Amino acid sequence: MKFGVVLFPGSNCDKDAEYAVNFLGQSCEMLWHKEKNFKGIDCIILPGGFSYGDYLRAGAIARFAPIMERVVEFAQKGGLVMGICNGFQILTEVGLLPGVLIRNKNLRFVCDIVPIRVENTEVPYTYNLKKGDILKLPIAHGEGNYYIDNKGLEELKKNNQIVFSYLDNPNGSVENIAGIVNIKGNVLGMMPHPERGVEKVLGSEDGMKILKSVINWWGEKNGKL
Ligand SMILES: NC(=O)CC[C@H](N)C(=O)O
Repeated sequence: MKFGVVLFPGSNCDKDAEYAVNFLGQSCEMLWHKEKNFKGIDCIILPGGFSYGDYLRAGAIARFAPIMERVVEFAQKGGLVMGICNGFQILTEVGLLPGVLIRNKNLRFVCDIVPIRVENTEVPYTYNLKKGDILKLPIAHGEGNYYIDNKGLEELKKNNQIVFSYLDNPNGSVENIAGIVNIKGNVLGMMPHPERGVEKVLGSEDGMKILKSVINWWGEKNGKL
């Protein structure tokens, strides 16, 4: 399986994503934000960081990067797109996911390893997991407070789009939301960092369960297991 990691000026988890993908035996291509095209990629990762310095609002400028037009097209055709932290912020800004990420409730940057619960196992990203499974993953963000209005929240619930929720809400997110998918389930946005939790020495191996899920789902679908 081939992953593509988009590199924006200010990204800082691109190498972690590449490392995690390679660690799981898969190939990875780095894609510069100015690229207008990419080929042969099975899953795009929009990594964490401070794209364009988080100016205006995190993700608000990155959504206009040349590569994003192609990422949107890829997602609309059913391609797998995973936005992690800043990547999640970019996905809401570009309209692939509903809602918005605003400043943490306490107005402070939070950096920790926190438990999250798996709420939906009908998407590629939780293929190997069970509903109610608890994963411990790193978080590191200043704008991780997921907001959506009541009508939007009802839609999310109705369509089973909430994939991960916090046990101890660290940022004020509505309904403890830590990660959601689009209606089709091919686009995931999550604030915690699975790519930074693939080895015990990093404080968590649980991120591996999410990345392995994608790889196993894709392998099964393409007859490569
Ligand atoms: N690791 C990240 O992607 C966090 C940075 C993010 N832009 C923030 O809200 O602070």
